[in-house]
Amino acid sequence: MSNEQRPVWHKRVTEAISADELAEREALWVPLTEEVRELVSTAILSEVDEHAVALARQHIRAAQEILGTKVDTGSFGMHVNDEGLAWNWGNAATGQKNAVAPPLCQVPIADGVRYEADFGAGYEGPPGCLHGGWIALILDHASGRAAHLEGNGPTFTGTLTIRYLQPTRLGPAVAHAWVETRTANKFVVRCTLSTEDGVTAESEGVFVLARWARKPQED
Ligand SMILES: CCCCCCCCCCCCCCCC(=O)SCCNC(=O)CCNC(=O)[C@H](O)C(C)(C)COP(=O)(O)OP(=O)(O)OC[C@H]1O[C@@H](n2cnc3c(N)ncnc32)[C@H](O)[C@@H]1OP(=O)(O)O
Repeated sequence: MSNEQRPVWHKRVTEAISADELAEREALWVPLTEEVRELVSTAILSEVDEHAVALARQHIRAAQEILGTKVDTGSFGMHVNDEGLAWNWGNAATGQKNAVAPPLCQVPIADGVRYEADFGAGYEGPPGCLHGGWIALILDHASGRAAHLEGNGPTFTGTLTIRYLQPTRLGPAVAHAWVETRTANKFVVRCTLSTEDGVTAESEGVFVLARWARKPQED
């Protein structure tokens, strides 16, 4: 795919970095992401006094200043190297550098895609339960990933229909997505979200291999 074919919004950064160096970089940043995510949860649940809040804010501002001494602009985008590795660490569902992303862990399975996560206080919607918007994100991402693996290219959500079957309690949850049918550029993907209560939400989505990413004979 040439840069000319790629839309203007598709930020792509080429880096001269080996797979080993990339793994080292990942090992450097992922703990920070986890700590920031934990900070969000602790801030929600904390009951300390005003002096402790003021002190915590000083430390957070100091951390912000340290990290801010060297920053990229805009979004992270898609980074690639010349060995064919690609990493989108700003992704809102699974980005390694994105503390806003839920703590999804992809587990290899033969039939489609499986993500596991333990949802804490930062993901609450109805009291004690996972917010419906997060449920939509998880179903969307797992389904998109399943389509991506089969289609071998960037698949975009065309339509996503969700049925919320019962409240999803905070805590451990599992998403399972699989491609039901496919044509050259279009995938119909089903996904379920389950907790210890059983399936709490299910979706059916149409995912489309972006026109600009198709091989000419596929268009
Ligand atoms: C670490 C390394 C990283 C590597 C990387 C890994 C990433 C791996 C995980 C990714 C996981 C992402 C999961 C989240 C995915 C989003 O969140 S994507 C963001 C939300 N979606 C969007 O922004 C999409 C916006 N819409 C569009 O860009 C375009 O309308 C679309 C959806 C791409 C379709 O446009 P198009 O390519 O021009 O489609 P077109 O050729 O006209 O139609 C092709 C077929 O699709 C059908 N179709 C078109 N639009 C629709 C629609 N909206 N609904 C249903 N069917 C449709 C057509 O009817 C046609 O069907 P057939 O005639 O073939 O039967």
